[in-house]
Formats: sequence, structure tokens, C-alpha cells
Amino acid sequence: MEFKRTAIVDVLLIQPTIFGDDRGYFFESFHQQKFNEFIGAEINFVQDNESKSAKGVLRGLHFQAPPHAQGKLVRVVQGSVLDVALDIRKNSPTYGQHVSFVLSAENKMQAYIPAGFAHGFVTLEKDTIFQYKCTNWYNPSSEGSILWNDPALTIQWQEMNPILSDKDKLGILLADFNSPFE
Ligand SMILES: Cc1cn([C@H]2C[C@H](O)[C@@H](COP(=O)(O)OP(=O)(O)O[C@H]3O[C@H](C)C(=O)[C@H](O)[C@H]3O)O2)c(=O)[nH]c1=O
Repeated sequence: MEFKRTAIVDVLLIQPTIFGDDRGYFFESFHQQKFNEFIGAEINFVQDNESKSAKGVLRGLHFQAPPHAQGKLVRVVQGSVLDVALDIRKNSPTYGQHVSFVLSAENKMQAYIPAGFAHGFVTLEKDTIFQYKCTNWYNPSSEGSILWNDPALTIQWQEMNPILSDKDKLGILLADFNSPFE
């Protein structure tokens, strides 16, 4: 299991070690001790989520405000996504900047997106199944959405006309956003 930092150092990519044989493959999809040792803190996940989406679905850019903020360990078990983490920590030198990466059933790569980031993805294949662990429970009243195609973000989604929930059609522009994250 290999951990590496992205251009926004708190967002991590994790490449599991895949053990293949004539039966198929095996890999450890999560290891608390290895994860905490790399992070240098006790990170506990309390909720697992799964969503399935058609091709061209965009979910995001979502966050939960403190004290309900969520760190997310995300992966794709069928299909593929372009995943995006947007830094919304107002005192961060990378505030308003994002990192993006392709996560897929094929590459088996995972990403850890800490609290303080808005998260979203667009699916690149049909029937894409997205699974993730969260460090806090769902709290809908604390949810917020940054508008996925806010020109100020310059996110290259690869999909110009995605399938969106009504909520995601009404995301906030970064310029109008008063971040609750320090
Ligand atoms: C997130 C969540 C949703 N729900 C219910 C609420 C709705 O009835 C239904 C769909 O919710 P929503 O449209 O918010 O689902 P997504 O658009 O996939 O939201 C997620 O999308 C992006 C990618 C994220 O990073 C967040 O984890 C999350 O906001 O599931 C729950 O019961 N528990 C939950 O934890």
C-alpha cells in the first residue's frame, strides 16, 4: 500500500498492493494503522457510503460544515470517475484551488480528502459504483455545495453537460461563499 501527497499536500492518493493469481486478485482496501501512521493522527471512519451512477453524472462539490465536517476515503469499484477536491479552508495558501485524479475499478486507486475540502466527481463510464468512508455522520442541515462549473474554479470536468441533482444545479459561487473552515 503506497501513500503519496498531491499538489495540495493534505489530499492523499493511496495505491493498494494488488496480489494477483490464477483465481483473480486480492488487496487490502483499508488498513487503519498504515493510514494513521502516514497521516500522523488517529483518523476514525464512522460511516461507509456507496452510490451508483450512469455515465456523465456529476455529484458535488459537497461539504458538511463543522462540527459535522467529513474526511472521505474514496474509491471506485466499478467504472471510473474524475474526482475533484477543492480547498475551502479560508486560511489555506491553496484556498480555492483543486486537485483532480481519475479513480477507477481498473487502477484501484483511492483518495483521502480531509475535512475542509469540497468534494465531487463526474462519472466517465456507465454504472459507475463509488464507495467511500466518512469520518463523520451524515448531517444534511450542515451540507453545502459549491457550484460545479464556477468559472473561478477552472475545473476541467471533461463533461460539459452533466446529469445533476437539483441541489447541485444551485451550488454557491466561490466568490459568494463564506467558508466555515479556518
Ligand atoms: C450523502 C448522504 C445522502 N443520504 C441520502 C440523502 C438523499 O436522499 C440521497 C442522495 O443524497 P445526495 O443527492 O446528497 O447524494 P450525493 O449527491 O451522492 O452526495 C454525495 O456526493 C458527494 C460526492 C460527496 O462527497 C458527499 O459524500 C455527498 O454529498 O441519500 C444519506 O442518507 N446519507 C448520506 O450520507
